Amino acid sequence: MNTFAIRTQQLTRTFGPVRAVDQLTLEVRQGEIFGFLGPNGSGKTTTIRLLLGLLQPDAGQIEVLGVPVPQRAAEVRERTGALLEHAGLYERLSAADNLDYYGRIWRMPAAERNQRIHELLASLGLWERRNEQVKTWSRGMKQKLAIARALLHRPQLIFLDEPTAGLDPIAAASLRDDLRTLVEREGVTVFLTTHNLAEAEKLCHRVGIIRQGRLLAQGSLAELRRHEALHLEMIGRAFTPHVVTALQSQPAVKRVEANGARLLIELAAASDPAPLVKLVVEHGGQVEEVHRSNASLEEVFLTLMEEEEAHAH
Ligand SMILES: Nc1ncnc2c1ncn2[C@@H]1O[C@H](COP(=O)(O)OP(=O)(O)OP(=O)(O)O)[C@@H](O)[C@H]1O
Repeated sequence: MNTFAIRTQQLTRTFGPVRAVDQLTLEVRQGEIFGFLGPNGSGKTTTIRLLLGLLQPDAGQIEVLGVPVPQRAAEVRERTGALLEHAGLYERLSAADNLDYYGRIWRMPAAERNQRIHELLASLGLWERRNEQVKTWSRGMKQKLAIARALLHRPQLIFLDEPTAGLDPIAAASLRDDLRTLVEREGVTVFLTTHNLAEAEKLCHRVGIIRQGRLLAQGSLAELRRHEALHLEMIGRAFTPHVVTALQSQPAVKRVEANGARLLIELAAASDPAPLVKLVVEHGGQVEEVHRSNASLEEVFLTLMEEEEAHAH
């Protein structure tokens, strides 16, 4: 059995001088919510279009649901759902009629279509409002309906390009909750793009971080964090330059900042804080409290971006 929903190898696509996707090697496992994270213009949408066979690659291999793309892209499009820039909804039709229309396109028999429409709209809290014209709906409701449309024919994999773009924080949170529930229930794999780090942290099992078409890292959030610096904060007194110098001479310490009663220490890797506390005390510092914090994904993201920037120069 193929455990990967998506696999690419050395995938490259250029537009004139721009390398929109640059030797991208990516693995998305079946059943996971994979977040494809990167700033504007980093190649996220181009990647989705390549995966769906809507664009031809210059080089590299793609396999989606075990099927080679672009060779058998039509098959992939049958077995996947997508929410790209346009929601693909008819504003003058009701929500139910929108889904019914797409159900007919997918040649779903009437009974199955009706049952599926009910199931999806009910789980998104939209069933009571199914007969209203979509044009009267809020952006968040429309976006949920667009997700229902993508899931209608029970695809094994869905692509969501910036699903919460333009939603206020409450609508975005509600969409994330519904999406998580639906995905769990249906066992569908989700490939979603976002430049919102907090969103990726809340929603995704694994993420890939892309910048200028290149994959900087991929893995679970815990894995990505493990590679990153840990931070230690000591509260106390007498954090003199003497103390700072002593800490800086330790191989485990990447950076030290003394700020009045706070001493901030960035560690190169996860390590026991006790020897560092001892060192501070030996050099005359008084430590009252010690806090440690894992890097947030935001820090991981920024660090990776900075490293990439440093290599580029
Ligand atoms: N059809 C095209 N013709 C020319 N350049 C393109 C085309 N599509 C994408 N690009 C360029 O490729 C790069 C990647 O664009 P892409 O839309 O994939 O980024 P993105 O990460 O999805 O950005 P955003 O978050 O803003 O949607 C950009 O520099 C973009 O200008």
